[in-house]
Amino acid sequence: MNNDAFKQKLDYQLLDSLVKQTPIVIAGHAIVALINIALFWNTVSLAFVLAWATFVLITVLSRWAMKNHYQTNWQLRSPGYWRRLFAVSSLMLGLVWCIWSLYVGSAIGFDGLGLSILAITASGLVSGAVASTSSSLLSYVLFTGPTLLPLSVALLMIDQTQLQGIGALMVLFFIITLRQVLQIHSVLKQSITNGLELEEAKEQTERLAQELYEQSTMDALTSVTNRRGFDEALNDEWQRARRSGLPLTLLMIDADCFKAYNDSLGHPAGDECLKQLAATLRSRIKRAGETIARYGGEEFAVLLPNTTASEGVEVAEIIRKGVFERNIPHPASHVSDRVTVSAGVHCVSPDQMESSQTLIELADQALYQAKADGRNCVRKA
Ligand SMILES: Nc1nc2c(ncn2[C@@H]2O[C@H](COP(=O)(O)OP(=O)(O)OP(=O)(O)O)[C@@H](O)[C@H]2O)c(=O)[nH]1
Repeated sequence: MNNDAFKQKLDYQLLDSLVKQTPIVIAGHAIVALINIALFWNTVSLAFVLAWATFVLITVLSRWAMKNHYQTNWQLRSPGYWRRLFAVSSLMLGLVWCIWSLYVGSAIGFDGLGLSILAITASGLVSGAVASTSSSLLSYVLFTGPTLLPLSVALLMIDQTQLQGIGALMVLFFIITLRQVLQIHSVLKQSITNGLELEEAKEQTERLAQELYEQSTMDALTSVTNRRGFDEALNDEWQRARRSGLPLTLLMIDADCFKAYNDSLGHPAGDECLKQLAATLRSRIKRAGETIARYGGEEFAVLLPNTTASEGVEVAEIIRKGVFERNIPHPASHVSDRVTVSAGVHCVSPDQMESSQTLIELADQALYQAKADGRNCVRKA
């Protein structure tokens, strides 16, 4: 994973942890709002309470809508977009409490007890925000700033030492929590980074294991499955056919007069010819689950799940014709002027289950029959 992709994943995970806090944020604000309304019911006008409660409702509902929007469309926008969106929501929540404390504070004539309740309310909300918004520093600052600071300034401006002390303590509290949030944010980032690195290392290991497995089951010359891979595929498909009751067909395909080909054109040309035969097989066998393997020397095996004997013969014919049409010159063949193949086909049906070894033996026998019948032909067991 490159650096940008890594950073983007990290950003999305930070956003995830911010969004996960939405229910508790909404519940916390709603409860504290109700408590405050109850506490100051006789102090503030009904019109203000209604207007403020409407603002609270709009703010929490829009936060909920943002959460749903993020959860369904997160991939469509950059992390920066979502961060800004949630920051706006945090600012709105901050303004909810800024408006409340300043209005209520002035309505009660900045009375000591009332202001203390407002200060405790604001500090409590800020403490909650340490946990719920530490994954986004911007959201934290935009919420806690308006919630704490205007009230602190208002307290500092009152000519009463006790209230000024509370105001100063609130500013100190803001600074302490900010420091705390910075620490939590960095721990959170580090733990997400560790998780992502671990995930990447796991993916790399799995990729490597898969590559090694593919290499260990692939024939180096022709790039089709090797004998080991074929044995595994046969075992798997055999079990599958047994369970599903569907027919399993094996084609054994062998180059004709290949010794003569090598003898006349040389071993490297023989290798090249085997590559071309494998390419012909690959171009004809494309269904998922079908296996093309180099069974040994110049012999290939094709395993066709869910294929009847007559369908297998058709496929073998297509391959035989494909090789013929490839028109690879064979100056020493007594069959044709070009390279040809012979094929043996055998199909097992679930109601007459033989062993997988018998499947190979019978397909091989059919191949010998094709050779005996003059080569360049297909025979069924
Ligand atoms: N170039 C090359 N030749 C191979 C390879 N593997 C096996 N052979 C050759 O394939 C030839 C197979 O010969 P035979 O088994 O006698 O079969 P054939 O000459 O094709 O005769 P029929 O199958 O009866 O038509 C041998 O000469 C092997 O050396 C390989 O990887 N590369």
